[in-house]
Amino acid sequence: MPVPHTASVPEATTDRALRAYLHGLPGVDEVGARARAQDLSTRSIKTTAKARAIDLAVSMVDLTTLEGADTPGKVRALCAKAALPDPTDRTVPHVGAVCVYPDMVAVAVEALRGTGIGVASVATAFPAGRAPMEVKLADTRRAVADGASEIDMVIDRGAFLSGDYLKVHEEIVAVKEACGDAHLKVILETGELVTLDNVRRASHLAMRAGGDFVKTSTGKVSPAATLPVTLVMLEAVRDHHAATGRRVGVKPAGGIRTTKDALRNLVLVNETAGPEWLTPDLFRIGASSLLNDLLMQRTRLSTGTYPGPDYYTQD
Ligand SMILES: O=C[C@H](O)COP(=O)(O)O
Repeated sequence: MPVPHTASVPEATTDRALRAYLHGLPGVDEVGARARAQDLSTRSIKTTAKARAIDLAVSMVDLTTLEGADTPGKVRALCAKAALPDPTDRTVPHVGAVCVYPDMVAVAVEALRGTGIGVASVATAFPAGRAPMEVKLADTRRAVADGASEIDMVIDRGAFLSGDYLKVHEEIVAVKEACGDAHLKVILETGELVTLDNVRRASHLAMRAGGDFVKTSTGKVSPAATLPVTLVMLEAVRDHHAATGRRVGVKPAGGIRTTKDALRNLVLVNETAGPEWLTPDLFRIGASSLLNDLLMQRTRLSTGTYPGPDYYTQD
């Protein structure tokens, strides 16, 4: 699904200006953030609202396969599931996007033709991001040329943690330019950022450099998308909107496998960034094995019973 909030390429910044900006951000109250996330995770959703929330969650899934063993056949099967998650029930919405490695983009684009579902490609030497800049840019340009409408880049965590914010900023700006019309999600790999202060700083850095989305994780590092991390990122996009008028999306990814996890995320969005973010244009859930649980819970809500374990095709 296209995301209409694409940023223009920002003006160049200096190391000094960036450092002053990022160190001027208020610190995160770690204990308070964890307590708030815990509190919101216990909110229950009424049964009537739950059915709508499950459909919304389905429409926000970036259905993902990022395995060394991926094949064109597996990607085609995933695309079929993305377009028609439950072949016995055509009222189930399609997912937000299909997320694959760059060499699988052409296969996914072909399989999704006519469905209105976009292809997201990880790029920039995902997941570690350890490659020369020209390789990262070539990776991005090739995925876009093959038809990716969304690029999920990784930041250079080594540079970020050693305080070289300008390098991280310049890489994001360059990748944004290489994206052309494709939307850019910036993966912070929060499991490597150590503190919630760093999560807040990296979120603001990514938004300032032109990212259209901030994304928690690659799914290859633990911990991945925890609720406190997503909370801090939602606060960052809310504050960025208040300061600039631009809405940036959020994508928690990695380890989100149950309907309960997905609905907890939606409560967090509603209570933190606000209901304007409750759309696939501004909130996605990156997941390889969440969709079947959403479909099972959806069936249970409407029929009162769970379908058997073999009822749905593998995610
Ligand atoms: O971007 C999405 C993640 O790689 C998916 O992670 P997961 O396999 O834990 O759902």
